[in-house]
Amino acid sequence: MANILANDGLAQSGIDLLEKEGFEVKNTRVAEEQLANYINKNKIEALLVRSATKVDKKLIDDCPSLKLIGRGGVGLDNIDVKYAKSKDIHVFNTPEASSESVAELVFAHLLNGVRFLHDSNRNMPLEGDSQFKQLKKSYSAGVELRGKVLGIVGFGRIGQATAKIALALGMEVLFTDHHTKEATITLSYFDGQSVDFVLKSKDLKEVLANSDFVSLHVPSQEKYLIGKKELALMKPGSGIVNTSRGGVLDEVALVEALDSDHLAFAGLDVFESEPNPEIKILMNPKISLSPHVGGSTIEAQQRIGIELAQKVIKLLK
Ligand SMILES: NC(=O)C1=CN([C@@H]2O[C@H](COP(=O)(O)OP(=O)(O)OC[C@H]3O[C@@H](n4cnc5c(N)ncnc54)[C@H](O)[C@@H]3O)[C@@H](O)[C@H]2O)C=CC1
Ligand SMILES: O=C(O)C(=O)COP(=O)(O)O
Repeated sequence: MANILANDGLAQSGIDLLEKEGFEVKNTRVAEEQLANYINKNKIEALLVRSATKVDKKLIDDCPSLKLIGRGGVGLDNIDVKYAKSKDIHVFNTPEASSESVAELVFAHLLNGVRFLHDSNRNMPLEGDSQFKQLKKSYSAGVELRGKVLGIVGFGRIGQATAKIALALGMEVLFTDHHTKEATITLSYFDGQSVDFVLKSKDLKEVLANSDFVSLHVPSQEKYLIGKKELALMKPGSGIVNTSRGGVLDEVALVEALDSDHLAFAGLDVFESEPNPEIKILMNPKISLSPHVGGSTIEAQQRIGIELAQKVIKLLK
């Protein structure tokens, strides 16, 4: 039976399913320089990755045993998909499994942002009652999300999951998407009732200018989608959250917009230079940070593990 390497980790649910079917799963991290060697030595047929492992032309050329590349997650920007397919290697991802987790993280950042939690967590360990009183003063001008406008850029699976939470919180939702022109978001309640919200796409400029908060949900882009010009269009005092990809949002322009008080806060899960984000980003008191964990909940990773395993089994058996 074929050998499988899960190079960026795989939930036990996926390992169990694969092993039950007789596959040998190596759930270990092999460094980039040794990866081709390892794949060849162990006759690996399926390589399972997340975002950390780069699967480029060279690796594909160096590993003729590879039949499948499975991406546990959504973004395929770390894999040369076109080249892999030209070599008859199947490439697949798990597009739906982490949408809810990413959408919830958006609200973790938004709620941090509007109540300064990221900054009070940094500052409260400093001792003294005068310090406490001073911090209480500084952080006493929070605002509510309810009644505010959330602008969503990219209205696919995660954008729509984010819209659903926003609507449930009593926010208004605007969106822009270059394919989806209209979408119905259904809120279902425990008593079986449901409410449909029909939303229509608007221009990016209109969304930026009319939103209290903006959340980004597009795939990796060739160039910044949100740069200096776009940030300038945003409402003074608004906030932005990026859980999509570093490089969608210009970090230099972002820091300028925060330092000049044009924007109130940002929440970042993804960074232009991962795994070493810029110090100016890391140390900015107006930025709520998370280390690319949008899809990293127990539930999402279990769903991802099962979906990856099912796809490998279907393709290799
Ligand atoms: N932070 C994290 O851990 C995670 C991040 N992601 C990121 O989120 C991205 C989105 O995921 P999904 O919503 O599942 O993808 P999706 O494909 O369902 O939705 C993306 C939407 O963006 C739209 N779009 C693309 N380029 C655009 C542009 N320039 N302007 C306007 N709209 C544009 C597309 O038409 C599509 O509707 C992924 O590609 C990935 O980069 C995904 C999962 C976890
Ligand atoms: O699924 C995605 O696109 C993600 O960005 C998640 O990345 P990760 O699997 O957590 O390295």
